[in-house]
This record gives sequence, structure tokens and C-alpha cells, in this order.
Amino acid sequence: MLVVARVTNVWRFRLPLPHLKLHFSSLSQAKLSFQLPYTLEKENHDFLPWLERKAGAQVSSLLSIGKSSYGRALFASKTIRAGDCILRVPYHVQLAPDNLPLEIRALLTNEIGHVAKLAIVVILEMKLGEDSDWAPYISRLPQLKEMHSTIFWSENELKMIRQSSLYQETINKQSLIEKEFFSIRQAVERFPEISERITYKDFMHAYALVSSRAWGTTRGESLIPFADFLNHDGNSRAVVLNDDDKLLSEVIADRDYIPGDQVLIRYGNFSNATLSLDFGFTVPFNIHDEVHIQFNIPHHDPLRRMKLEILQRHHVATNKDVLGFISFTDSFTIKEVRSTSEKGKGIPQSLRAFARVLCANSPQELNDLAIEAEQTDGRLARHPLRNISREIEAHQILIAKTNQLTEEYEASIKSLVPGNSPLVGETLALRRQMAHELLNGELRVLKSASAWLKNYCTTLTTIGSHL
Ligand SMILES: C[S@@+](CC[C@H](N)C(=O)[O-])C[C@H]1O[C@@H](n2cnc3c(N)ncnc32)[C@H](O)[C@@H]1O
Repeated sequence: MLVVARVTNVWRFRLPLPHLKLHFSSLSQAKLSFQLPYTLEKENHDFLPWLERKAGAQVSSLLSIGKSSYGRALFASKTIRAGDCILRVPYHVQLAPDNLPLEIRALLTNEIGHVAKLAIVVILEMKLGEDSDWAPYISRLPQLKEMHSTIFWSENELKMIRQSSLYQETINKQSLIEKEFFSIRQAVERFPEISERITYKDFMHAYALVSSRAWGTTRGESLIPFADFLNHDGNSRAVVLNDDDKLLSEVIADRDYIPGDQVLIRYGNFSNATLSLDFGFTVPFNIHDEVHIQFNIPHHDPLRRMKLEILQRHHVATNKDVLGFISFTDSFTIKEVRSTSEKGKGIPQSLRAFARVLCANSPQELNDLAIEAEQTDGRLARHPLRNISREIEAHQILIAKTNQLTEEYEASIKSLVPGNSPLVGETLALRRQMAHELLNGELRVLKSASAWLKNYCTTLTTIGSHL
């Protein structure tokens, strides 16, 4: 998975807001008690004026900083109408990799990603404490103990999500962070006053801060103070927009708000796996959830070699192992199938094609598939097999796989320690809830795929019986 935290929105135009179909969720109804407690008033008195002085321009006249169950948040301080620009943050008050001191920047090659470079900017500012020009912003960033990205989960906590591909993605991200940390330490070793200040723990913390709150811009990943106090609602149509002509980022309201409403935006169309890894939270029902299914051609299949060759010839992804042998282990991404009757949108055509090749049991069948591909658009097994029983058999392979995974997911969900157990601390209870929402979402995807596949096979069986 990409390490990039959020969708890049380098847009030069505004959304056609008056025509939007608006979605209201319970999330976006979250309200702030209108009697602002002292801490909130102080946040507003200190922070926004500081940012506006630095920006030399007004950032927002419609929003106040406050706290919600999602941590720091922005609330409507006046009536907001759909289409209003609710905040504007000039590029020169955003933190990006080019805020690194020149001599350090020169040492960090392109092998080191933008997220890692920006993490170093954050660490250096953190170390300056009150002397940092960014102190009012840096001091408001969440502490390590408040962050729940799966990269911070203990081995036991990670076992809860063993079933999901997020488990491996988390390990891959941890390895990437470690690798980047050592590359940076090596690159800046000539500057002990800097290299000694960058500990692995600080780097992980800063890396997770950047992953969970920086937007991709033309300057690389950028932290956009104030805009990054906005929390996420997957149903919102409001996103952060970058205007490269005016050199600023802005947010346009997608709906009306009354004073006291929490204002939410959409970080991107992210599954609970991505939200867990990059942002450290999940949502209860996420329409973007997906499952990665691994398939390979069994070694005992007598036609294995021929199947691999034909898959390779027709550009279906194959891998070469370290010894140069071709193997087929690929991951297919299934999304929720919304309707059992239609085309099965959500189950990739490449997966169904793979199942058709997998179930072939004679060289003749494989040759027929290859000839058909050459005579059409070159893609292999994209059409239903002419032999109905064989087409059913191919899809039954997929049903067997989704059923097996469904059972495994159900067992994993059942084995989660109950969140309300007195033995469970606050952090574990929250992470357990995340694991629950992640696994439930992926289970829902599997069940929807299985229902569609079963319906497809039943329809084919009925057709077959009338022939
Ligand atoms: C860009 S920051 C938003 C401001 C943040 N709440 C803060 O305290 O600074 C993103 C972080 O906010 C929290 N967050 C945002 N949307 C959320 C949601 N819908 N549910 C739970 N936590 C959310 C997560 O901790 C996430 O990593």
C-alpha cells in the first residue's frame, strides 16, 4: 500500500456545489456545547490570531477550534451555507519537506520519501520547543500515546487483525519506516547535533503524525495548520483543495451548518484498513472496505506449467521467484457487491478469468481459451465459458474460497476479547473496536461476493437444465 496519507487535490476549480446531492450522517451532527469552555476560548484566542499574523491574511471567520470525541476539531462559529469558503491557508504557512535546512535537504536523496522528510521537519521543530517559529502549531499535535495507527499496535494487538491483509501491510509499513530511519541517520551522520536528536521513537511518532494529517501537494506532503484540525466523514463532499495560482489551500462547505455543528470533510475514499494504518481510526460501516484474496495454481495440478505459460502470455500478472521460476500468486481485490442480480461489480473480471483457467482440465480447453483471447481483445477468459458446467465449476472455486475466508473471519471476530471486559484498558478497548469494525467490514464484503457467486451459479444451473 502507498504510504501517502491522503488524496492529493490539486484542483484549480471549485466543486459545482449547488448541484451536489448532500449526505448527512450522524457524525456530522456532532455538536459543541455553545457555551465554549475556557480551554476552547483559549485555543481560539491563541492559535488562529497567531496563524493569521504569520499568514498576513485571514484564515477563517467561520470556524472555532474545539474538542470532540475525535480529538481536536473545528466547529461552525457562525451560520455556514453550502458553497461558502470556510478556510484559506496560504502555502507559505504550511510545513513541507522544503522547510528542511538546506544542508540537510541536500543530504536526503530521492530514495527518502516526502513523508519521512516532513517527519524530520516536525522532529526538528519539536526539539526547538518554545523557540520554534511553529510552536503554537507543533504543541497542538497529538502525542504518541494518543495515536492508534496499527504501526503502534503490540504483537498481541496485531494478532486481532491477523486475518486481514492489513496485518501484512502494517508489517511492511513498519519495515519501510525503519529503513527510512536508518537511511536518514546515515545521511546526516556528519551532523551529530541532528542525527543524535532523531530517535527511532520520535521518528515513528512524527512519521505517523505526517501520515495522518498531511496532504499531497505540489510541494510534496504538506501539513496545513488549522485545516488539519478537521475530522473525517466518509459521506462528506468537502475536501481540501489546493489552488496553485493563488498559492493557498481552501475548503468549501458542502452543506449548511448552524453555529456549534462540528464541520467534517472527507480525507479520501478510504477503507477501514487504510484508515487504521494511516490515520489510526475506523468507521462503523465503511462502503470502501475491500478484501485482498490470494490465489495460486496448486503444485499438484498436472496442467500447472501450461496454465502459468498461458497466463503469462496473456499478461495476467505472474511472478518470477528468486530462482527465476514462474509462479502465480496474486492478490485480487474484492469490493462489496451491492446487488446479487446484476453484473457482479465488485468481483474483478481478472479473478473470474483466473478461476476459469484454474478449472480447465485438458490442454485442449486451455488452447481454446488462448485462441479465443487472440481472436478478441487479447485478454484471457474474460467471457463465460461455453461449457456451462465448467463455468459453474470455475465460480464454485471462488465460492469455496469466499466461504473458507468467511469462516476464518467469523472465528477471528468471535475470538476478540470483549471490549467491555474490566480486564481491557482504554487503549486496548479502542484498538479492539477498530479490529472489530475492520473485520466486520471485510466479512460483509466476502458475504456479498459469495451471495452474488451463488446466485450466478444457480442461474446457470437453471439455464443448463432447460437446454
Ligand atoms: C487530520 S487529524 C484531525 C484533527 C485531530 N482530531 C486532532 O486532534 O488534531 C486526523 C486525526 O483525527 C482523528 N479523526 C479524524 N476523523 C475521525 C473519525 N471520523 N473518527 C475517529 N477519529 C477521527 C484521528 O485520530 C485522525 O488520525
